[in-house]
Amino acid sequence: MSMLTNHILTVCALLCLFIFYAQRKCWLFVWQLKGWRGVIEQPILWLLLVVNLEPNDIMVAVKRCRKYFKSPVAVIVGTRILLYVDDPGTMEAVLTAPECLNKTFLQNGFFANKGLLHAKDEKWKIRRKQLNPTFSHQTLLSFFNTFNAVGQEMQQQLSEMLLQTETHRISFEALEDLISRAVLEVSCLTTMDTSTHFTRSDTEGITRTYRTLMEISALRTIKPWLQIDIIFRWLNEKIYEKSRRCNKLVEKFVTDMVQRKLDEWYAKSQTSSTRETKINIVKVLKKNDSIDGIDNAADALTDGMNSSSAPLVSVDVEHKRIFIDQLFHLAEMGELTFAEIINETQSMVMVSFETISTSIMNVLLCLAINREYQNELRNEIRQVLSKVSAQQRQQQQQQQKHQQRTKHINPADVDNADDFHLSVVMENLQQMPYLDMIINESLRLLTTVPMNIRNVSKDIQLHIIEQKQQQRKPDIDKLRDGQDVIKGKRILWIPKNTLIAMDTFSMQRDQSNWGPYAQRFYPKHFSKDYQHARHTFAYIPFSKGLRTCIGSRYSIYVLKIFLIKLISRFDFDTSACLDNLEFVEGISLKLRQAKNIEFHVQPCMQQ
Ligand code: HEM
Repeated sequence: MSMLTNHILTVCALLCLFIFYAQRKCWLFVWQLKGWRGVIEQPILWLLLVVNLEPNDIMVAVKRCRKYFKSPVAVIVGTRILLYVDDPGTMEAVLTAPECLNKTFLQNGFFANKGLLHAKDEKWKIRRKQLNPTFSHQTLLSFFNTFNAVGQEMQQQLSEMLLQTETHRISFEALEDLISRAVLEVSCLTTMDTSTHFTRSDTEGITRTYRTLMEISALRTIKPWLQIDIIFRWLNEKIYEKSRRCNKLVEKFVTDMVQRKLDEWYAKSQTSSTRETKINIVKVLKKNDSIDGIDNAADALTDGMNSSSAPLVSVDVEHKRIFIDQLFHLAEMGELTFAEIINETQSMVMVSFETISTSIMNVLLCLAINREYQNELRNEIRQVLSKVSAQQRQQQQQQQKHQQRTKHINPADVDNADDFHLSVVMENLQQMPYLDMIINESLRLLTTVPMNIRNVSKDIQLHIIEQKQQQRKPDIDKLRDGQDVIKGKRILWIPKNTLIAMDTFSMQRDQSNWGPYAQRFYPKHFSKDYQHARHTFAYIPFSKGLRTCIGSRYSIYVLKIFLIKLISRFDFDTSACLDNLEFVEGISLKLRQAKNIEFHVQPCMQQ
């Protein structure tokens, strides 16, 4: 052998040693997880990943590998582990571990990535505590009138759409557009106290822009190299430019909204005793700001301060605050800058409207495919609403007349109010158990957020309590008794920087958790008997544990009220079939064939 060959071999050997040393914790983990099988699995997994990677992303590729390997699957990628989890026991351990709270670098691809949703460590803890009260029970109850009023407007808009089509056929995309606009209107009204009238029209295309940004965000999440601007532009200039345009539009939309609220907030305050506070908020808003319009906002306040007649900001600590007021309050306390207010708002408006509208569309699709369940639901809604007492009706009509004077209600609706124009109140929702079952089953089968990914912030030991079914396909009657569920314990040591991908979509469709009808739309899965039998983490559409969705109850109320408005008035039918649906697993679940799906919508009057 020549000297050169010797040198090359030595360098290669050293390189291998170095890589092996850097990966030592990963190999230990793999050994601990599955013994020698885990080690042998690695080259096979790498091969399968390479085969499946094009045109898929790494998550889809790992998911495909899962078909051949027992869960959880761990694959060494560089010096990190990617741990794929789709069993409730491991999910519970991960979601309740304080070391698994942070999002990963992949989620930096999300366009609104500076709010609570992406906050890390201490910052997340503080922000979550600060924002929790804005989703309190009392605050949510105060939103019911808005949910009803916008739901009513949506119903009206759908009637008008039907009048324009002789065949009563509405494309999935047209219905999704209407529902998205209504949900965005609700979101702006409730979190920002800002009227947009998007349900009627969205001339600037804000809703569409948000949806486009979600698609681009999904792309940048699954292809993280696109998060580097220069590479993104080089690889796909058209999408890059589109994303810049869209970003600019929604940034302006949110900044204008915040600025208007800030002006109003400032104008509302009358007392000079709060002058100190005002000085604080101006100071805070002037600090660290990097977004267009920020200086204007702060300047507006400073200008006001210079005039002796200018109103001053007031602090009403006792009053329950909606989201935007809470942000202003925090800014006043010196805990938020204007840029942070914009970031939090952008993130909240985005997540709230996109997830809810996707969920409503999924429920409608399930009901249109399974009309027998739709009829049963309509009967329940009708029964409950027809029982609403005359007194309640009178009260509600008075309330609606008041609202009509303010903003949302069409006067004709108030005078002709029948049972289905009545505002749905909390008490009505509590009398609709079948509606609960339908929504839960849709969120199980077509879960809105199909995958959660977390980063492990330090080496940890997870104590996994498994609930295993003794047979892979449990008998329904046995499941009802909950007798064939046994508990086991396992300890898993996980190295720092492991990426844990939790596949909620697959777990919620797995026969070992849900029995023989796991892949079917079967609302009885949520009858009381079933609930006892399954693992408590087998159903987590809003995630669970420490970092569970802050807006879960908010979403459920909007979902319920909107569905009541739609199902009580319209019959939905479609030729689409659940078995043939293909999914695009982005940030939220999307249908590959959405363009080809049509709803046949018939108005169905009160009997
Ligand atoms: C059907 C509708 C919704 C679904 C299915 C849903 C689902 C989820 C899931 C799965 C997570 C956890 C993500 C993770 O751990 O990576 C989450 C977090 C979050 N959701 Fe929702 N969500 C919905 C509606 C909403 C609404 C309406 C809001 C706000 C009004 C909201 C605000 C948030 C926020 C801020 C977080 C981050 C919480 C934190 O990190 O502390 N979501 N959501």
